[in-house]
Amino acid sequence: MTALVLDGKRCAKDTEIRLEAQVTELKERTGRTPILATILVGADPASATYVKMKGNACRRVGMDSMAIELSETTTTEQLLAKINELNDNPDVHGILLQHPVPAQIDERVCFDAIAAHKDVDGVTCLGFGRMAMQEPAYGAATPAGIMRLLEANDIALEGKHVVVVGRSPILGKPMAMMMLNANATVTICHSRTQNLPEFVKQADVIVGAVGKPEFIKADWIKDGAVVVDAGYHPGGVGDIELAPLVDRVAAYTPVPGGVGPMTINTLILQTVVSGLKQLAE
Ligand SMILES: NC(=O)C1=CN([C@@H]2O[C@H](COP(=O)(O)OP(=O)(O)OC[C@H]3O[C@@H](n4cnc5c(N)ncnc54)[C@H](OP(=O)(O)O)[C@@H]3O)[C@@H](O)[C@H]2O)C=CC1
Ligand SMILES: Nc1nc(=O)c2c([nH]1)NC[C@@H]1CN(c3ccc(C(=O)N[C@@H](CCC(=O)O)C(=O)O)cc3)C=[N+]21
Repeated sequence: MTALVLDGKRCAKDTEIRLEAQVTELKERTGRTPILATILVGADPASATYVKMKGNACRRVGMDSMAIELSETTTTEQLLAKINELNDNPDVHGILLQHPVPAQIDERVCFDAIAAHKDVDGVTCLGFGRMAMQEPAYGAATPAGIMRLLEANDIALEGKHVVVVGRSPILGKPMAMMMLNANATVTICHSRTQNLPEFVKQADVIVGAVGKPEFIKADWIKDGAVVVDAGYHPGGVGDIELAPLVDRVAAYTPVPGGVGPMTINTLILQTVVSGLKQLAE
């Protein structure tokens, strides 16, 4: 069996062409362009790279970004003050607070300070709850990007058994809720799950969001499954042992070039939508 490659890089590129046209039209009509504010706290090099990639993606579609860098010793109060300033700034249409923040900061409180209409990365409790209830909301960027990639490739989810390994606030948990809303039967596994391989063996669609390189073994995954690997580690490996799977699964996301580009693309897409809404008012 030749597996379908779920090419996130390609899907993101195609979407960017459409977004660029929308941004150009908006600029011509209003003389203004959507702006994404990115906040990086501390100097973790990997986080800095991701934030830079997000700014670059803004530029590729003709949008602006505002890069805010705060020191490693920033307090919750200082970060909240910055977020509130961005909430009140009418030139800013989306806010991204890069996770993780240094340990002294209450990340949840800071995420939840982001105004709902600027929460284009889908990190607030309000956004999560609205998404879960199928009310209008910006989805968490990584799981929403995965849903878009599956949709673009006509992967059916209704009635399928989706096993999500991981339950983090911006990845595993919203992923499970989006799959449920797509009428899948959902199992969520985590660090306390007993007999993880037994659950993974039942998956029609397996989503790896564990944060450990090649933690999910190829021989746990059944023939013909759809494999979605959200993990990303140095050396270009994900959370799933992928190499032995490529000729016996139905479809898989490559690492790199699968989920990663869709995360950034979804953030950009949601910023354009937010900009269109706010600038049309
Ligand atoms: N490509 C992209 O755009 C993005 C990629 N990522 C990648 O996705 C991965 C996950 O990220 P994130 O969700 O933020 O990570 P977290 O560390 O926040 O969450 C990891 C999850 O995996 C679970 N877990 C840990 N160990 C085990 C185990 N032994 N068995 C079963 N479950 C386990 C944890 O369970 P518990 O809750 O019980 O602790 C937790 O729910 C990482 O590789 C990260 O780099 C993340 C964001 C975006
Ligand atoms: N608030 C918040 N939102 C996030 O969405 C968020 C975050 N914090 N913190 C960190 C993680 C990580 N993340 C990635 C985004 C893109 C790639 C990506 O595009 N990767 C490329 C490869 C990049 C490379 O070559 O290094 C790929 O998979 O093809 C990876 C990882 C978003 N995250």
